[in-house]
Amino acid sequence: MTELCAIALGSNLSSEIGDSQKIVQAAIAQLANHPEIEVVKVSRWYRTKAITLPNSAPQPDYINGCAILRTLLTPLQLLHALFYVEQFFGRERRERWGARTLDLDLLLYGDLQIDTPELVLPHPRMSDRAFVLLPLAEIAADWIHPVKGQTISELSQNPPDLDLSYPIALDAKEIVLI
Ligand SMILES: Nc1ncnc2c1ncn2[C@@H]1O[C@H](COP(=O)(O)OP(=O)(O)OP(=O)(O)O)[C@@H](O)[C@H]1O
Ligand SMILES: Nc1nc2c(c(=O)[nH]1)N=C(CO)CN2
Repeated sequence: MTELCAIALGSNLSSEIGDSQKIVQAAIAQLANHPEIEVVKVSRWYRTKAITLPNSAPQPDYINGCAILRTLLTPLQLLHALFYVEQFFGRERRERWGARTLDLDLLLYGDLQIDTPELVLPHPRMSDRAFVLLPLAEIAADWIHPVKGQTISELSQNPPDLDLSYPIALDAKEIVLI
């Protein structure tokens, strides 16, 4: 049976493929090539200030966005497919919240709730993050967060770090200032 899922994409380092904008777009193309993943919708891309851990060095701005996928994969199989794409684009897991060429988070898998060492759903930090909620609200406004019981649209009305995000134009996509 297929399931609708939501993922977040982020990049704040370039690689041989190009800059962060190129990397997130190439990651979407690679996911779309997976035989058991259909890319249903992609948000606009946002340039955002890096949220870092206290006392850590400043980092370059991120490019962030979200996508809705339909898949036959189980949650763990999908997480592993996301890890594979991260690694393909040169992601090295060094430090928590460190700069990275590509970060893919699994946000929602239908209305599933799980809490295992490898996978927590919904993603435990998604509702604290404007860089997730604003793009996600463009493509999944009415999706009800299974733990909060509010829609993504409602959660995005008052995100904690709103002033840190602003939309940028990529390709022919329209710029709409928030
Ligand atoms: N919903 C989820 N999506 C992605 N990874 C998850 C999820 N739940 C648990 N994890 C686990 O989190 C681990 C660390 O992920 P990652 O390196 O992407 O963290 P991070 O991007 O530094 O921080 P954050 O999780 O706050 O975005 C992964 O190895 C993965 O097993
Ligand atoms: N702006 C922004 N800041 C972050 C991001 C991110 O994707 N965008 N990801 C992080 C760890 O996942 C930590 N900080």
